[in-house]
Amino acid sequence: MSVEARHWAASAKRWVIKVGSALLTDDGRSIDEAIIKGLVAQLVELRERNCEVLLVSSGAVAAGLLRLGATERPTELHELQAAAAVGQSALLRRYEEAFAANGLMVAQILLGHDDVFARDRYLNARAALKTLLSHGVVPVINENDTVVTDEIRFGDNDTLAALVANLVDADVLVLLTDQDGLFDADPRTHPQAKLIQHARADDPSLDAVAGTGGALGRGGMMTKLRAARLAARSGTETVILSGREVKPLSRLATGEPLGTWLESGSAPENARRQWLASLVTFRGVIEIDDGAVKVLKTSGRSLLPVGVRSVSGEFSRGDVLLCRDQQGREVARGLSNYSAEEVGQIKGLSSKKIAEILGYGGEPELIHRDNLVLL
Ligand SMILES: Nc1ncnc2c1ncn2[C@@H]1O[C@H](COP(=O)(O)OP(=O)(O)O)[C@@H](O)[C@H]1O
Ligand SMILES: N[C@@H](CCC(=O)OP(=O)(O)O)C(=O)O
Repeated sequence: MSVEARHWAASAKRWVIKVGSALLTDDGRSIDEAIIKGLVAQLVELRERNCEVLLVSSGAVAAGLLRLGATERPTELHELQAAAAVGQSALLRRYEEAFAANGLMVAQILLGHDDVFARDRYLNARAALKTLLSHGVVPVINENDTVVTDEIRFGDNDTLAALVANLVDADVLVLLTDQDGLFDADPRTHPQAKLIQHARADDPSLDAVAGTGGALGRGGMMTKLRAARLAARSGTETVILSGREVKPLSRLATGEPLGTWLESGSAPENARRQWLASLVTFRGVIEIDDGAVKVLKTSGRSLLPVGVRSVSGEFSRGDVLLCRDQQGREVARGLSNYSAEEVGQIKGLSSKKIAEILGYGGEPELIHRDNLVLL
């Protein structure tokens, strides 16, 4: 096997797999049942290897247009949104049937901009996805096309898939498309173009080769490259693969050098910490006791309300908190699971008391260790 082998794929546990419209709808001709069945069979195989899988599937608009008998893609937003609504249910039914035939359950998740960028919703989306995975369910994700407005839409599912990879700290993001990977020029117009097997996602020379997409897909390779760069923030490796290959996911999972590997270049832990560290504006400050400082520093644990002595500032769930020790030294920073008012009520108390005091249960941690960076 060449030096380009994707050895890391054999130990990758959490996979986000994105499948594009061009592939799923056979370039707009029909929903390609064979592609769906083949894809599901490979996801089932990944599950049998004890991997967790999240599927980001495009194709709602294309499937809806087919169902509505449109001969060409309309330009009006509301026509596209109506098509997405019709197509999404058709698409999900296909997935539901194909996974059920293999004894697996799916969950439909339609995400919008705020679910990923507003930090309270970000925490909710993250917790819901992780809970679904813990139940062995396969989340099937798409953009909430029917209600998004132009200004806030992701627009292409490559970006959405990368943001999902960031949300769940995926090990690998696979972008399945109708080409073998990223070529040094668009192979549709340059038949002699050569496949780039391996590059760093942040390699600036790639900008010049990644072109736009086909008639149905939205983003082309430009958005796939951008997605790889976003995914790298959570240390996620990206592979662009042809969904028309024989069992591409199963082969990738054994380390075979297929497609284009866009290397993240950073360890997951570091990437996440860098991201957290970049959230410089904090909304609240909490003083934590010596015991809490010790567990944060020595055992990398989460911060529980019991270790909090005082709280100041106006903040909501998902905002960044600065944690100081009793001498006023900055110890850590992280995303709060509770608002300022709630922290005021639960500080110094055991997590078991949270539901009793607030009248509803939430996370036992004030700041989960995944959302915490030591200073
Ligand atoms: N350098 C390149 N290498 C490969 N494909 C490219 C390149 N530049 C542009 N493309 C185009 O990107 C298309 C795939 O993107 P897109 O149409 O958005 O598909 P998908 O629906 O899978 O996201 C290819 O069919 C190809 O025409
Ligand atoms: N949310 C849209 C996705 C559009 C899109 O990103 O398409 P693609 O470039 O094929 O992944 C749909 O389901 O039609």
